[in-house]
Amino acid sequence: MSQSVVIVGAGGHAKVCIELLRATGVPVACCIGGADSKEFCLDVAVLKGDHHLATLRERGHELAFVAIGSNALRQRLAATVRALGFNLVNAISPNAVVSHSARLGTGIAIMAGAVINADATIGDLSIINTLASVDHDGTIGEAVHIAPHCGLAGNVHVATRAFLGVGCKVLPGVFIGADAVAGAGSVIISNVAPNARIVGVPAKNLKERT
Ligand SMILES: CC(=O)SCCNC(=O)CCNC(=O)[C@H](O)C(C)(C)COP(=O)(O)OP(=O)(O)OC[C@H]1O[C@@H](n2cnc3c(N)ncnc32)[C@H](O)[C@@H]1OP(=O)(O)O
Repeated sequence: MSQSVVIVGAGGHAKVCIELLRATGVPVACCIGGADSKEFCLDVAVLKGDHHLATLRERGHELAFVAIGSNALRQRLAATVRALGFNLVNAISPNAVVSHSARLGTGIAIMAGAVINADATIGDLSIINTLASVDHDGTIGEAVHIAPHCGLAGNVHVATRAFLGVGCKVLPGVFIGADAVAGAGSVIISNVAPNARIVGVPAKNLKERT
């Protein structure tokens, strides 16, 4: 069995995740990309097409990481990878600060400078990007993306596949519904409905702005 990690994805997010894994001493085997991917992602060879996953599994690879920015696609590909019998690893920067009381799922990425504070929960397949913070008692659902420089106050709850764009700020106790999208720089002061698309300070629905 090989203990090197198969990276599903071959774009910019994959580059960051490869460097995170290597920073913690975890070797990377190869990337799985699409037909239009480059031959290499950083210095890692890219195999084009998801069909390579089954072959790699047969050859003894058992660890994988899904490094895809799209929340829905990341969740779908993770299901495929798990069904093939891979185990998903975490990619957590040694320069992130993660409370000992935080609960972490699998297949998550926590980038450099991120802070996960006391009693927070990070769901499977979520991304806590560069310099983002999730404060005490926060819950981040499955396949969420908290983009760089987001600041979540205490007791903020973010449901499945929601996306907070770069630099969002969220007031204490706010609930953000599943598949919601918050534009870059949004200041979120009240609960957000599932599937909502919000922007601005304070954040409002894209369609309801005056
Ligand atoms: C490491 C990484 O890179 S992680 C990735 C981080 N990525 C991001 O943070 C991207 C965040 N994405 C955004 O902010 C996007 O603009 C979205 C999702 C809010 C909207 O995208 P789209 O649906 O394509 O909307 P579009 O660009 O057509 O803009 C629609 C309207 O919203 C406005 N708008 C778009 N984004 C914002 C924003 N962040 N704040 C305020 N207004 C905005 C536009 O000016 C436009 O206004 P108009 O109707 O008056 O002309």
